[in-house]
Amino acid sequence: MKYSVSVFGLGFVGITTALAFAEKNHTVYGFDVDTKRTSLLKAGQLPFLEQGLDQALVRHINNKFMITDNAEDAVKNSDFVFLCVGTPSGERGEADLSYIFSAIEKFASVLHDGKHRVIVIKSTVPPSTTSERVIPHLKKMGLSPGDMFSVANNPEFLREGKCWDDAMHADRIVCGVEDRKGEDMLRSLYSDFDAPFFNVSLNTGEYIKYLSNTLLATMISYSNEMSKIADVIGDIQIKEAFEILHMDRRWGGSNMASYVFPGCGYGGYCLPKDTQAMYAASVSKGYEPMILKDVITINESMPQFMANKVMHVVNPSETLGILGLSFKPGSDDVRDSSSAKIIKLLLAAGYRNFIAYDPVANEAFDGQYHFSELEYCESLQSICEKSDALVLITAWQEFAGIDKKYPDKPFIDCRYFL
Ligand SMILES: NC(=O)c1ccc[n+]([C@@H]2O[C@H](COP(=O)([O-])OP(=O)(O)OC[C@H]3O[C@@H](n4cnc5c(N)ncnc54)[C@H](O)[C@@H]3O)[C@@H](O)[C@H]2O)c1
Ligand SMILES: O=c1ccn([C@@H]2O[C@H](COP(=O)(O)OP(=O)(O)O[C@H]3O[C@H](CO)[C@@H](O)[C@H](O)[C@H]3O)[C@@H](O)[C@H]2O)c(=O)[nH]1
Repeated sequence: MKYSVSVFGLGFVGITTALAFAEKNHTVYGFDVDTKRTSLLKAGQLPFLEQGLDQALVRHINNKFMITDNAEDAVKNSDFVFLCVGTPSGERGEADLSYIFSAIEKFASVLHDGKHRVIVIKSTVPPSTTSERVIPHLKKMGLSPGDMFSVANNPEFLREGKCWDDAMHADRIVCGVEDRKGEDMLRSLYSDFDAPFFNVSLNTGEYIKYLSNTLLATMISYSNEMSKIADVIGDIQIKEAFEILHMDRRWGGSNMASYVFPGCGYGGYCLPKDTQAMYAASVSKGYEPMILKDVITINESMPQFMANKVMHVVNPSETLGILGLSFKPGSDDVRDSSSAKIIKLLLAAGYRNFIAYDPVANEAFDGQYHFSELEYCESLQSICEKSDALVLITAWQEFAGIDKKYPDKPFIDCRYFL
């Protein structure tokens, strides 16, 4: 069965979702409030670096994937409405749902027309959001799920840098949906994907997403805490110790082992905000999660821990070379990047001479952070030659072994990579 699908919010998740359904021959309408972004997409250009997704866009734009400025028309024609808008951190770390509600406003009037649709929340939202926030919100607007429409959640597990591959070869499809019609339609929509489909309660669907991200964050903070312990004891080869830990055959060669490795803290758009949101959601229900509180505290302490290491080796008058600006290798996303946090701390400590190099993210970093003290280099060689000391913050493969080429320069390796 081929369907029509509307996708609201055309970021990493929305574009990937839209193109994955287009690839399976469904008709997809994409809507975003950011007109600069929609113009780029209409011209077949991705607003960020994402291997595989760029070619999928060229294959499907203005064919199976249409960008529209008219949200209501898109939904009128659709069997499914996927909400893929951002859910950033609110003031107390809670998930800010305002983009979800404003997206709903844009098409709610269409839901009375007698056609049964499934409204699917793909954005990451804390457990009980669909049941206690979204459905009551719709009911207040005079819209009760049932004959008119179904409401479901369908968390996304893709990683940036691997969006296309993760979506096309998903490990599992999770749908929180509690009515038969909605479940049947979602099963049918996903039947072309070679992945097991799990139908769970609304709260369970949302919970599974946070199980995943809070565990990843916990593994990283555990490793960072162990690296701090190693540091105070002294004479411990931290990188080798973790590599030998990974040789335990109980890991089964799993890629998960890479999260049990120290660095300068987790960043990006998901792990920090999702760990905070799960903590806040639990506190709001009356239980303060002890482990998550420490996971967050350790993560927030890591930039200072690394800045202290820099201050130990480099004088404020010297020129510091920052290697890596994106939040992880393979991506030009600079949201919650460790480099920005470490530069801010060093600026506060009186350091003024910074130069930086990232293979793909110089421009994005400058656009987001506007550090007037920071100059950008166009090559690894030029930053190494111009700096008195280098601070490696993003473990790009290009940086492997660079310390051997410049044996006289101090390298502060915040990722235990060299
Ligand atoms: N980035 C990831 O790796 C990833 C992976 C899994 C899940 N998620 C979750 O998916 C959601 C989206 O994340 P993202 O990284 O794609 O975000 P993003 O910031 O890249 O994109 C969100 C898009 O939504 C648009 N938008 C905001 N309000 C809108 C509205 N009312 N109508 C239509 N569009 C609107 C924005 O303009 C933006 O283009 C978040 O909840 C995130 O936690 C992200
Ligand atoms: O082996 C690794 C991989 C990542 N990281 C760090 O962990 C953070 C997150 O990295 P990663 O998980 O690769 O990136 P995201 O694209 O943010 O993906 C995470 O967040 C997404 C949004 O919720 C989820 O869908 C993904 O499953 C989850 O991995 C970054 O700071 C990385 O530096 C490590 O320390 N070791």
